[in-house]
Amino acid sequence: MNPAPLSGLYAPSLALITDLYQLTMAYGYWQQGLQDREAVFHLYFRKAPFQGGYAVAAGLALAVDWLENLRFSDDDLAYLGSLRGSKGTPLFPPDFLAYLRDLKFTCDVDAVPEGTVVFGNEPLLRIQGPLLQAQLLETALLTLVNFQTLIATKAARIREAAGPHDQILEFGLRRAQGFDGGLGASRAAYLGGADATSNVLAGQRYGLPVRGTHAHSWVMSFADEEQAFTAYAQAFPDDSVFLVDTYDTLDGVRHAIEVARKMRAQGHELGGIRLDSGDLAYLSREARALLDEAGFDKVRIVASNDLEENLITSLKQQGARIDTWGVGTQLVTAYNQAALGGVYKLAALRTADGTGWDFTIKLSEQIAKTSVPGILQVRRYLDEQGHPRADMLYNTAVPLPERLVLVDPNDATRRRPVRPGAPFRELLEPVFCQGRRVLDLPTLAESRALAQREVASLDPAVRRFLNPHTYPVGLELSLYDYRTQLILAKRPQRPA
Ligand SMILES: Nc1ncnc2c1ncn2[C@@H]1O[C@H](COP(=O)(O)OP(=O)(O)OP(=O)(O)O)[C@@H](O)[C@H]1O
Ligand SMILES: O=P(O)(O)OC[C@H]1O[C@H](OP(=O)(O)OP(=O)(O)O)[C@H](O)[C@@H]1O
Ligand SMILES: O=C(O)c1cccnc1
Ligand SMILES: [Mg+2]
Repeated sequence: MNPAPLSGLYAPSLALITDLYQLTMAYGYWQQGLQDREAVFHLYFRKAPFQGGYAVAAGLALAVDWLENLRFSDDDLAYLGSLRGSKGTPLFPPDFLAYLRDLKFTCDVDAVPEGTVVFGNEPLLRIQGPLLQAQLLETALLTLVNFQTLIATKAARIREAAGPHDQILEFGLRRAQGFDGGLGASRAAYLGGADATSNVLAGQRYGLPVRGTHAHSWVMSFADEEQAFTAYAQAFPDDSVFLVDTYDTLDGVRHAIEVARKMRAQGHELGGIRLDSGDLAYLSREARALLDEAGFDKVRIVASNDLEENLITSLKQQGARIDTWGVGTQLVTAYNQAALGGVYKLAALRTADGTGWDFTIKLSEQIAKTSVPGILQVRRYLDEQGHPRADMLYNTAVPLPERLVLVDPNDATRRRPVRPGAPFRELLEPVFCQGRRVLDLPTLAESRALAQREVASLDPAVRRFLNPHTYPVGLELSLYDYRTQLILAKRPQRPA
């Protein structure tokens, strides 16, 4: 048995986690002798999720793990060999399956580190290598990066609402899109800013802190609340959080205080109480007053019940005294945006003689959906404090002009010259070089810390939830001009 892959629950081989068309194209390329033509693809999304101003890049470590374990097992090949076309003939001939069996991953992969703040049209991943291989990766890379980035971004927004000092507990497994959805969501939620998860498998697999309280059924299993709390405190004398709203919330708080007094007499402190219904602003204020009056000002107040970033913001504005937010459904399902629309587009192909590049473009009726040709890098310009000011996409395969100008790809009249000598950093870093890993990945906790620094470095206007300011992402002028020429060359010029 292979070690359990980071990226999936079920299969010992995950080579078939793909859309059929990746394999039919692979066969076609192989048949045409195009399998080794060098190609460059970019993985990017066009619009930040949740009508927000940014996204937190996530999923790279899962993608690396998937890539490192990528091979077609005998079972995979037998299954592919069993597939038939409409005339009943095999879809894939044995010599192609033999080619897949011996296929070695030899691509270059450059990627934006997990936790980095990213914007529309910026490549999160750049894959350069043999056409057949680079194409084959599309679906799995999108599956991993889209969902991880979506949930990490949702968690970052919840962190924004909760503020830097409150705790955020992710409680969503029961509402997740299946086991793997729950597992991945717990990982991404932590990366984006949650402090812990109730999901025990995610704790084991990703080393996340696991936390929790107890359910209403615990209280209902005893004659009364005091007995229930006393029994829980016996089991966990230093790790108890009592759910106080089974019958009457404020009576529940009084019962919790009674038990907390007895615990204190025995040298133990109650950790917290949890509110799971009713007016959370009012009840948390009342509960805080009762607890403080009784000398329990360190007892935390956890709230849960369909929480999300706007509700948390509102509760704070109402003076709620909640310091720990249990967030489930809305976080792990990215409730108000079902998916991030990340795409994977071909941007360069080696010329047939192998010496130069053909830069490629996908046209669209909407200019915003037209792809960007080239072998792209993202350069992030910083102000004196090191805060991001503007990002520039440029083609690394052609020399950069002396004077740099950023052009808004959706409105060419919006341009910004780059101040000479302006500090910058480049977002894509080498992860694989010809199939060999060249980067040690940070730990998840390090990526989480990066995400917090990254979001904090953004202008609050870009971070706000309602109509956020658009962070400037421009094409370097010569790339913009080249792309315009390519659009004109590819688009049929019909007479009026
Ligand atoms: N002060 C508040 N301001 C705005 N929304 C609140 C406030 N207090 C609670 N809420 C939210 O209002 C919604 C109330 O939902 P609902 O009516 O289902 O809860 P409930 O009846 O209190 O709880 P339950 O059905 O679990 O007993 C929840 O999403 C909750 O988070
Ligand atoms: O509300 P979420 O953000 O999804 O957080 C998780 C929810 O799961 C639990 O109860 P559950 O919803 O199962 O039962 P309930 O009807 O008593 O709330 C918990 O008490 C929270 O309410
Ligand atoms: O530990 C908790 O309080 C918890 C866990 C999962 C879902 N709701 C609450
Ligand atoms: Mg509920």
